This record gives sequence, C-alpha cells and structure tokens, in this order.
Amino acid sequence: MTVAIGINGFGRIGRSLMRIVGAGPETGLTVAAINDVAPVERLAYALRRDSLRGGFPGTVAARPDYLVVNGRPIRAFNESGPRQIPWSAVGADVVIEATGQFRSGDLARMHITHGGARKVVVSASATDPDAFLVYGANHHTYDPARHDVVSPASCGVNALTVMAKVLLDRFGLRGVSTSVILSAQGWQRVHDATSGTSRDDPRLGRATNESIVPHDHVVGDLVRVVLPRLGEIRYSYYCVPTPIGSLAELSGQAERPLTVEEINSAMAEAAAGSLLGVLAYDPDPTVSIDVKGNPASCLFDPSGTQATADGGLKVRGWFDNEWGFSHRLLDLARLVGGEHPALPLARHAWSVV
Ligand SMILES: NC(=O)c1ccc[n+]([C@@H]2O[C@H](COP(=O)([O-])OP(=O)(O)OC[C@H]3O[C@@H](n4cnc5c(N)ncnc54)[C@H](O)[C@@H]3O)[C@@H](O)[C@H]2O)c1
Repeated sequence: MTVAIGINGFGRIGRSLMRIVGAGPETGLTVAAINDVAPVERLAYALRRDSLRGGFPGTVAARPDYLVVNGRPIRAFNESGPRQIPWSAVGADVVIEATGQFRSGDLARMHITHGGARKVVVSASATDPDAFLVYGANHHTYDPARHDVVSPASCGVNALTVMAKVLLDRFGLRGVSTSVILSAQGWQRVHDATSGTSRDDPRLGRATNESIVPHDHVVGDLVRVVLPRLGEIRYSYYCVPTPIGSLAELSGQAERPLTVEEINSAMAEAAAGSLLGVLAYDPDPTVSIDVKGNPASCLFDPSGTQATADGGLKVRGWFDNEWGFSHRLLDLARLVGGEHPALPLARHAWSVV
C-alpha cells in the first residue's frame, strides 16, 4: 500500500522529505501535495540547488500551482495556515507539518478538521500532540483510534532515545543526564536579531556564527516521556555554527558495573538487529560532518563509551539532524497512514560493524 502525504512547509525538512520520497517507489510513499508561503518557483529552485546536499538527483521544474519532480506534477498550494489547505481534494492522507509555525496539537489538528487529512505528523517537539512516538523506542504504542496528531519529538531526542532504549533494556538505567550539540538551524540569524526568532528568548536571536547558543526550549526530557522507566532526566541543548551534523551524549547509572566492550557490543547488536536502520554503528574515528546523509536516528560512536567501576556509563552518538529525522517522519507517516500498521522498521542499514 502506498501512503499519500502532504508536506506543509517546504524548508530544510520539507525538501529532505521530497528528496527521500522522490528517490523511488520502494519508500511506500508518494507526495500528493506541498504547501508553503513561498511561490512555487522559489520552492523549485531551492529543491534543485541545495547548499548542503548538492543538486537534486533528478529534474525539478515549476508551473502554475505545480511542482514538477522527475516529470510528475505535484500540487503546490500557497497558503499561510492549515485552515486553508484542501488536502483531501488532492488525496493527501497524512500531512507532515514542517513549517515550525503550527507545533501545537490544536493547530496541527486543523489539517484534519479543516483540510480533510486523516493524520498529522508534526516535525518538532509538539506541544500537546496525541502521542510522542519515537521510532524504534515506543512507536508500537501507536493507537489508530486515539492518535491523530503525533510528534516524533526532536532529532536530538530521537538520537538520545535509541541509545537509552538499548541501555535500559539490556542493563537497566537511571540517573540519566543528556546533552545535545545541534548544528545551526534555519531560524537562526547571521547577525544579532531582535525579532523573527524561533522563540521568545533573546539568546536565540544572537549571531549564529559567533556563539554556542543554549537552546533550553528543546525538551530533552521527552526521552523520559517516551521511555518512562528512565525516571527523571537532566538535559542540555546547544546550537553551534556547523551547518549539518549533530552530537548526542548520554550518561547514567547501570544496575551493575559494565565494561566498555559490553556496552559497545549491545549497541552493535541492536544496530544490526532490533534497531536496524534506526541505530547505526561505526567504529571508524568520526567527526560531525561524517554523519551527513546518514538516515539513522543515531550513529553510535564506540570510541565515546566510558564505564566506571560503580556502574556509571557515558555514550556518544552522531546524527544528521535533517536527514535522519526526515526518515523518521516518513516512518511515522507510513505507520499512521497504514490501514493495518505492521510496524515495519526503517530498512536503511548503515552500520559498519
Ligand atoms: N532543520 C533541522 O535540523 C530540524 C530537525 C528537526 C526538527 N526540525 C523542525 O522542523 C520544523 C521545520 O524546520 P526547517 O529546518 O525545515 O525550517 P525552515 O525554516 O527551513 O523551513 C520552514 C518552511 O516553512 C515555510 N513556512 C513558514 N511559515 C509558513 C506558513 N505559515 N505556512 C506555510 N509555510 C510556511 C517557510 O517558507 C519555509 O519554507 C521546525 O519546527 C524545526 O524545529 C528541524
């Protein structure tokens, strides 16, 4: 079965979704329509020419009301709010809300109540969605009868959660503390700005290339919402000027003393088995740019593992904040769009074990 999606917001995430789905029919998805406040000519240009990902591997053109990708016309709306977008008229079943503007459950739900879509996946840590579903960790808790607006939380939370899941299941885990170093985001500014930033925090308007910017609004605590057995979590989140490629670190206390080898073996096994495609494993010495283009939620880095005699541990994983997260959004779109969700895990393996 193919799930028809609508993409609201054709920015970094929206265009990544288009690149992935445009790659071929094996994704089980098709893009029925897109919507953005920008005119379709600009959207076509932005898809064709991408400073970070390079040229689009295919053809892209614009014609009135349509984005034409690899010869296939895709309806392009030019609306500024979910109330106005007629998704059902073009057969879009699942809307991926990727503007960053309609993050609350109530606003995102308008794609259903007003646009006629069946389900919505919000591409951010939504406020009050019907469920937070992190693929590989708790996506099996999806309940089609109760969950219409779902959120995968954030890219950083996905990276942390899959590492936490392995540790929790294998060794028990408590006293968790997490840290995310996130590459620059589109809403950041080249120079200090006083308006138009992501949230009402003056630090988020500071010049991107000059500072490490604390971003305490991204709720690292959502790891606990997804994996309640973890208990309380301390967390920190920072934006840094690198253009792509981010870092997640997690420390905590296992039920018994562990060796570095035990921890790394558990991660390698999960990457090759239960979390195939969601967790990847690479022993090659890695820096952040190496994760660019990796579809996993987390590229586990065994060189970052530490273990202490009292059961303390620390682990490190990298993630492509756009590409990995976009794959998870599409995994969720397949899940909520399926009539009988079979919960297939992402198929893209990238492990070097
Ligand atoms: N880029 C990342 O690394 C990343 C990772 C995870 C989650 N996210 C989240 O995904 C969301 C989108 O991020 P992005 O990086 O793609 O942002 P972006 O700024 O690149 O794209 C946003 C797009 O939405 C469009 N838009 C803005 N207001 C609109 C409106 N009212 N109606 C229709 N379109 C509108 C803009 O024109 C733009 O094309 C944000 O909530 C962000 O926090 C981003």
